[in-house]
Amino acid sequence: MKYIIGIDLGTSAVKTVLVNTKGEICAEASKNYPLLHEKTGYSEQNPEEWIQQTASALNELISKSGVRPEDIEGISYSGQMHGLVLLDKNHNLLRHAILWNDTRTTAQCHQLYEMIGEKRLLEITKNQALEGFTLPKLLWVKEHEPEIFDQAAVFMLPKDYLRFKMTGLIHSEYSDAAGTLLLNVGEKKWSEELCQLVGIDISICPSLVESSECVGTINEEFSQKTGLTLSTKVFAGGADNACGAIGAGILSSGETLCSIGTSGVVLSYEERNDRDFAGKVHYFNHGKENAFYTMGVTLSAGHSLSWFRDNFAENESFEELLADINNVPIGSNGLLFTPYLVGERTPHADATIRGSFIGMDASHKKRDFTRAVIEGITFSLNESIEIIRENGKEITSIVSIGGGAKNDSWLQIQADVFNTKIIKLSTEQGPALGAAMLAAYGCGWYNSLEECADLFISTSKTYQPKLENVPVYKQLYALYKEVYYQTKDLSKRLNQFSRK
Ligand SMILES: Nc1ncnc2c1ncn2[C@@H]1O[C@H](COP(=O)(O)OP(=O)(O)O)[C@@H](O)[C@H]1O
Ligand SMILES: O=C(CO)[C@@H](O)[C@H](O)COP(=O)(O)O
Repeated sequence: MKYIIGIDLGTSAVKTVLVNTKGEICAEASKNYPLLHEKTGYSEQNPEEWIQQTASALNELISKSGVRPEDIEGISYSGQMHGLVLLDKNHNLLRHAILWNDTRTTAQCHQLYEMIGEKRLLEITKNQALEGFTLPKLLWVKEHEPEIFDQAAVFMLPKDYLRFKMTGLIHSEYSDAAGTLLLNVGEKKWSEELCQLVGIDISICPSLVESSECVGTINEEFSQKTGLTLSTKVFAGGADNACGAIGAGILSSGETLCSIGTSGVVLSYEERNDRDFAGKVHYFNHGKENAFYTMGVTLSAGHSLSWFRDNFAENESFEELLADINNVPIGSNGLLFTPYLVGERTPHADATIRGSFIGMDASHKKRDFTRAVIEGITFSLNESIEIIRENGKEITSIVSIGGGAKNDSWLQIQADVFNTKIIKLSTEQGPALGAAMLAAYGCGWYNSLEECADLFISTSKTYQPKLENVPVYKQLYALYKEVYYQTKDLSKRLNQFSRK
């Protein structure tokens, strides 16, 4: 039997899966690493920790599975998007990576609009200038750490750096490059015009390949660290959301994904490169060749729940915390939560907005707050669904993945709030499985990603919207949407008191 490995380099952990030719997951191993928040709004990671923890996860994966390393034919990647990794001319790290959820770059986003013009930026990149994207981070380093910027020979995205350390070769691929704000998304090439306008030498952009392309094999150093053989083929891989979509079978028009990890994402397959969403949702290249997707992002989706648990129910598992939410009525007894813990992206590109509980009264218990957090996250994701629907997409079912898809009650809330059928898959390993599928397809095991998806992906359960719940959530959703406008100015004024 032959095997492939999918690696998902996530925000909180690296997850690895070993899959056989029948699409069965034979082993899984995961290792955590910390987020570094040196100041309010800062979010960084030490890329060396990604490498060490990936090597350790792969060691565990191989020994746990008992498979012979020479039977592992291919390996591919899914990675947290947008993070900036900078290397000098000797390919040494110049600083910690600045991550997707770092919001220090508001000024650089404004500068980008001044330098390029909003319309032109949108025409080339199909996206708005948002704090999370890579280009504003590059400009921040240029302005605040010029001695580091001057030494930068190449910039990389997180999983591309991991792949570089495993092969010794430097590449990027379209699905992750799309999230840098330097790619001409429609034409699939780095934009010379943008580089010129913002004063960045295009030579720091790595060469581009397709997600399923074989870029090399495992190098000596990584082979020694992990036991992988030098003949294991390495495929480029994709952005975590592109891989999440592949791993959930979002491979044709009309298919939509809801992923609740640290962030929350609503993603809809798009076959064309010329639709105009006016930047209201992200418009990126898919990991499937010449395909695209639109996507709305809630920055703190699962993060809101883990923040709540860590601070107010420290010793409880998510299962324990959520055990009671069905004993609380819809609307959490008059409590509303907005998940703006680190600002927001969709539909409000606003780094200074902050979260709130509205409607607290003396009768509220912890379970009311827990349900309010779950409802608030789901309302936020519904704002992305609303934009996609308003732009003419019919959504009749949504595949739900990520940590948030582990809970039955939450899946039913998703069905009721989104007012559509929710599909839960047999495996929650969305992005890692998508990465494995890129390797399987790249190895030539299947003729297409679709053929691979037919074998690898199956539904475990579906949830239909409950007709009596839908109008109640509609009423609450209308109230939820108002909270942003009512707290926007307050959040700005409160900001001076926040931890600096
Ligand atoms: N059993 C559970 N029930 C509900 N939500 C869960 C459960 N387990 C994890 N989660 C949510 O999923 C999030 C982690 O999702 P995951 O997809 O593993 O994250 P990431 O890939 O961003 O590191 C947690 O922050 C939590 O909010
Ligand atoms: O910024 C985005 C997408 O634009 C995030 O989705 C990151 O790609 C990280 O995802 P998770 O670690 O939350 O899965």
